[in-house]
Amino acid sequence: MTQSPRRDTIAAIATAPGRGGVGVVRISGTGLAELGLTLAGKPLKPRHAHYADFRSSDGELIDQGLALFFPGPHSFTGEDVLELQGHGGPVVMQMLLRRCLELGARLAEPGEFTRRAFLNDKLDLAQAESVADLIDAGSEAAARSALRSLAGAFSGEIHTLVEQLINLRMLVEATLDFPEEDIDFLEAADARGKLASLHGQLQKVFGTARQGSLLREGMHVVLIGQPNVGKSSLMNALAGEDVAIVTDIAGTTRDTVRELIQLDGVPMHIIDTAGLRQTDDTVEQIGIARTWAAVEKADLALLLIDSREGITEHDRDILGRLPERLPRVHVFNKVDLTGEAVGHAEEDGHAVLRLSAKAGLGLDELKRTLLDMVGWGGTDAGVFLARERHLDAIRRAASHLETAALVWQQVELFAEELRLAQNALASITGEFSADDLLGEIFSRFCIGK
Ligand SMILES: Nc1nc2c(c(=O)[nH]1)N(C=O)[C@@H](CNc1ccc(C(=O)N[C@@H](CCC(=O)O)C(=O)O)cc1)CN2
Ligand SMILES: Nc1nc2c(ncn2[C@@H]2O[C@H](COP(=O)(O)OP(=O)(O)OP(=O)(O)O)[C@@H](O)[C@H]2O)c(=O)[nH]1
Ligand SMILES: [Mg+2]
Repeated sequence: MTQSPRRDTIAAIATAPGRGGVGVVRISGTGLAELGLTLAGKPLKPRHAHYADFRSSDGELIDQGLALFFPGPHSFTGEDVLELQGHGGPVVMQMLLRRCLELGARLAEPGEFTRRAFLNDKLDLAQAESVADLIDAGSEAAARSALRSLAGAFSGEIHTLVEQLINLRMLVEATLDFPEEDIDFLEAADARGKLASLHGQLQKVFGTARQGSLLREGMHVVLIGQPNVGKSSLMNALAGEDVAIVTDIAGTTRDTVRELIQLDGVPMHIIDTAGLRQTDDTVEQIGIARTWAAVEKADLALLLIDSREGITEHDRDILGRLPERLPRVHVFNKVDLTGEAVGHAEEDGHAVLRLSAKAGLGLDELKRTLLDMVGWGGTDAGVFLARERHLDAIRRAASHLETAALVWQQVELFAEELRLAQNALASITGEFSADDLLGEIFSRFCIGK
């Protein structure tokens, strides 16, 4: 990273909006010892908690609280950081914040503290992203994984790969100077073996990162089928509450209904849809159009079928219209009426389940099948939280390595593919990152983070 420029002083309320026992105003910048002295009325010893009176410019008491001073570079942002821990009411916090602004700070933008930590090399980009993911974690599994990324587990894997890639590049680039011997030299140095090993390791990291991204993003599971087969009943059974209306009238669900559930700590967005049929009803037609729109965005489809009827001509039409890429499960519902056993089977290359949404039979098998199908390994042990952006970068790196393996005899092309693979990996930790990417990432943080 280049020499860090002096940045202006920023301030924000770091604690959640609303009322709380304690609230924190955080300030980052330069020359904060002086600001601390003015605000707290006494010199602040680095990294010590001082009980102090926070006063306004005319000496009026704003709050009595704790002041902490972290001189740069030994702070969260790497700059001087001052923390004012006051009573956690919105009015007190606003008054404290306003006092900081009066003393020369400006209001921080979303994510700006973490952005500065990144710019000052306190965190790399993957770690900075994991700060937001830790705060947003929707389950303990997601929180543990985000913390692993924050502690550097993911970045460490990427660094190891980049280092090996650099070694291979040095080997390949060295041969560029001796064009007559290049291929023999690369053979002797086992460049192809090294490339294959790198590719293998990359695939492994991808697998773990994909698990992590499952925990972050969740999967979109769409329930589809003819009217009355029990889609909304299954939605309610999975959600554990009556989120969708159920009646014995065909065409009950008109709009898509979404619910976020957690299976084993893995978030799943379940989407109930309007039953598919020919209809003259305008509202229902719009609902059916929305069903197909939900199918387009789904990661997995559950096609519900009434066990008493089996797969009908109409179901085959629906199956024929599903996008080829979309994994699907045939769910035969209402087995309580047919007396068939619940359970899971594999038929013609797709999963088949028999269950009863209404009687609550076979739901555990359904949950297990869903987790299997999205590729959940069953535990978050060793998983680090990752984002689609990271998966994309790993995919790009892998594809450059694959091309490299094909063109290795043309050493210049080989070298170029390796360089591109390295750039793709380095974008994960932010060693090559455009400003607009940083803007995109940090703007999604909350203010004060
Ligand atoms: N009050 C408070 N609690 C907080 C934070 C904070 O900023 N303030 N954090 C904000 O996210 C998290 C903790 N993260 C932190 C990371 C680094 C440093 C820090 O002072 N680092 C120095 C010194 C390290 C050391 O003493 O070992 C450094 O890196 O040089 C502080 C907090 C969660 N809890
Ligand atoms: N016996 C039995 N009845 C069920 C079962 N699942 C759903 N039903 C009944 O079937 C009827 C239709 O259920 P819904 O869940 O509304 O069906 P749907 O697929 O959402 O229907 P639309 O919204 O109209 O597309 C209701 O009377 C449910 O109680 C089941 O497993 N067993
Ligand atoms: Mg319904």
